Amino acid sequence: MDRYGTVVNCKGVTKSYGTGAARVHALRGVDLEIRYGEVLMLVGPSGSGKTTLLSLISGILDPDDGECAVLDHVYRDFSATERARFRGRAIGFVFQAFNLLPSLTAAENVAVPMLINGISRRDAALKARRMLDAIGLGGRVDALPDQLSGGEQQRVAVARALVHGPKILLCDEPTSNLDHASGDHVMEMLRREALAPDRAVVVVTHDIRLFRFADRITHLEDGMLVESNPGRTRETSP
Ligand SMILES: Nc1ncnc2c1ncn2[C@@H]1O[C@H](COP(=O)(O)OP(=O)(O)OP(=O)(O)O)[C@@H](O)[C@H]1O
Repeated sequence: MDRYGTVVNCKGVTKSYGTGAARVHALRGVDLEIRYGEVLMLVGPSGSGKTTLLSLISGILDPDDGECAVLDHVYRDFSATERARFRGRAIGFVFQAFNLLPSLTAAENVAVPMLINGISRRDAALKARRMLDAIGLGGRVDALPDQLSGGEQQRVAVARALVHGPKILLCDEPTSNLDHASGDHVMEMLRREALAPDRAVVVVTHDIRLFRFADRITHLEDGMLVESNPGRTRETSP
């Protein structure tokens, strides 16, 4: 892997839903390369195909045509079990609704992906606490999600997405349930904790205020990539 090598390479990807008159062409031939060490923002109006593209990259959906190579693997070469295992190891997800388990503490929530990946309970608990410490929530490890602010919950969700060392972090509107300051805090944390030379971060957003956290901004419109701009430069980091 070289620092600016390709982590995801989608070529000629199309995807539609439904049939006949009800058919919706969600993606109409998308080429997209995502490189190691970058925060790529995927923006576009509602219904432009952003979530569909994330679902193809994570192998939750299959394209009708074209393919996405992820870490040099193509999902159609995998069985369903291999696909789920690969996704579990290689990809971390952050959603707008946080998706924390309400009856588990912050540390227990962060430990979940490690337990799924076969790490012992003791090691998972230790690592989860370390991760929460690193993101400034060391004092809140035993709090339940409803005892945390929205921004804190999303930081726990980011910690959970990162703790098993995925190469790709996919974030779908990670700040849309947060006020401006908490959203900035989460984005700062994503840049600081998530971005590494051997990892890429993809953020779907509608929020132009987040553009300054991007290395590259790609615009989707009506299922097609219409534009790709450089985002911030590394020298002018927020
Ligand atoms: N399961 C589905 N069945 C039918 N149509 C779907 C399905 N999922 C998405 N679509 C349609 O595909 C198109 C692209 O949807 P997608 O969710 O990828 O867009 P999006 O850019 O993520 O939108 P938003 O910003 O509102 O989340 C839309 O027209 C949507 O209505």
